[in-house]
Formats: sequence, structure tokens, C-alpha cells
Amino acid sequence: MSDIDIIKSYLTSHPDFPKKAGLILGIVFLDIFPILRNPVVFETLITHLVHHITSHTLALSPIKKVDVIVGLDARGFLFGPIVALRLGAAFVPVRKVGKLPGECVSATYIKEYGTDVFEMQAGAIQPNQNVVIIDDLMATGGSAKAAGELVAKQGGKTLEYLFVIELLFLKGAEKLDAPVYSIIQSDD
Ligand SMILES: O=P(O)(O)OC[C@H]1O[C@H](OP(=O)(O)OP(=O)(O)O)[C@H](O)[C@@H]1O
Ligand SMILES: Nc1ncnc2[nH]cnc12
Repeated sequence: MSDIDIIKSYLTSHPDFPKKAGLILGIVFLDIFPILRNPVVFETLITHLVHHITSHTLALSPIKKVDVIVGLDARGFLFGPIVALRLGAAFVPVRKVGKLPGECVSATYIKEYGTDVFEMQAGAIQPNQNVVIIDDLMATGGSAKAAGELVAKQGGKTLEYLFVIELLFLKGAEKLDAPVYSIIQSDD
């Protein structure tokens, strides 16, 4: 079994969570937490993400180092800080509004099941720093797009968006201003 097949086999799928089917289709929720319950599989996932950045993201560009990993509230916090530590990069959180102290920059976004506001602490990213944005899943791409806007507002350069899962049918990647890499793609 490949690393990707192992990671995929630990995902679980939950129809009608957090919304039941109504006039519009219910959400099929893909749960990444079973991956974290198995340390070998969790390690496989982290190693895969780090290897992708060092062997693809950086290898294909003149840029030699990622300065900042940005992780999205809340499930991006499960992977982002570990990847940042392994790369010797900073970790910067994007949080839902009202959770971060001090001056913040903000961006409003629409996601698969509602709207929200994201914030990042002002000065957390320095102009021209190279950034990789990480989250567990991309659905509509609204959250990732807002995170990219916050990086851009601070003068950072987003090299790539990384996800464990991408819901391809929602075409989120089309909203984003940098390449997307996802370990697992779902078509339904
Ligand atoms: O591509 P989008 O349509 O924007 O949706 C993807 C986002 O939705 C989920 O987070 P959610 O907002 O449910 O928050 P949580 O991580 O706190 O559960 C997921 O973890 C992504 O961050
Ligand atoms: N279908 C889905 N499964 C898990 N997390 C999500 N976030 C947005 N859509 C999701």
C-alpha cells in the first residue's frame, strides 16, 4: 500500500454532518481525526507534507527556504506547527475573528456551510517572506482564499496551498492565487 492509500484508509466519511440534506444537498463530512489516533499514520502524513515542500515546492523554484507556515483555524493547527518545526520555519495562525490579541488584519469569506471572518496578527509576516498555507481540507476554497489575502496584506508571498483533502467538485483551487497540492482528492 502506498503512503497515500494508507492515509486515505484512515479517513472516515459522515453524511449529513454538520447539516442534513434539505433543499440543497447535505454535507458529507470527511473526518481526519482517525489519522491522528494512529501515530504511525500521523507520522506518514507529516513526512509526506514535509517531503512535498522540500522535494517539489522548493525544488521547482529559485526560492531556497520557506519562512512561514500559515495554518488555518482550527484543523490547520494540527499539522501546520509540526511541519513548520521540521522545516525550521515560523508558524503563524489564521484565527476566526475575536480570538487574537493586539492589532489584526482581517478578511471575510464564504465557506461550504456559512460565512466567517479570519484574522492574523499584524506584523506576524514580514514583507517578502515566503509562505506556505496549510489546512486539513479545501471545500469551496473560501477559507484558503481569505488566508491568502491576509498573507498578501502583510506583504508575504504565498508559494503554495497544501491540504490533506481537496473536494475537487467544488473547484476551490480556481479561487486561489498560487498552486495547490492535496494528498487526497475527493470527487463527491
Ligand atoms: O474551503 P472552504 O469552503 O472554505 O472550507 C474549508 C474549511 O472548512 C473547515 O473548517 P471550519 O470552518 O469548519 O472550521 P473548523 O476547522 O474549526 O472545524 C475546514 O477545516 C477548512 O478550514
Ligand atoms: N465536507 C467537509 N468535510 C470536512 N470538513 C469540511 N469543511 C468544509 N467542508 C468539509
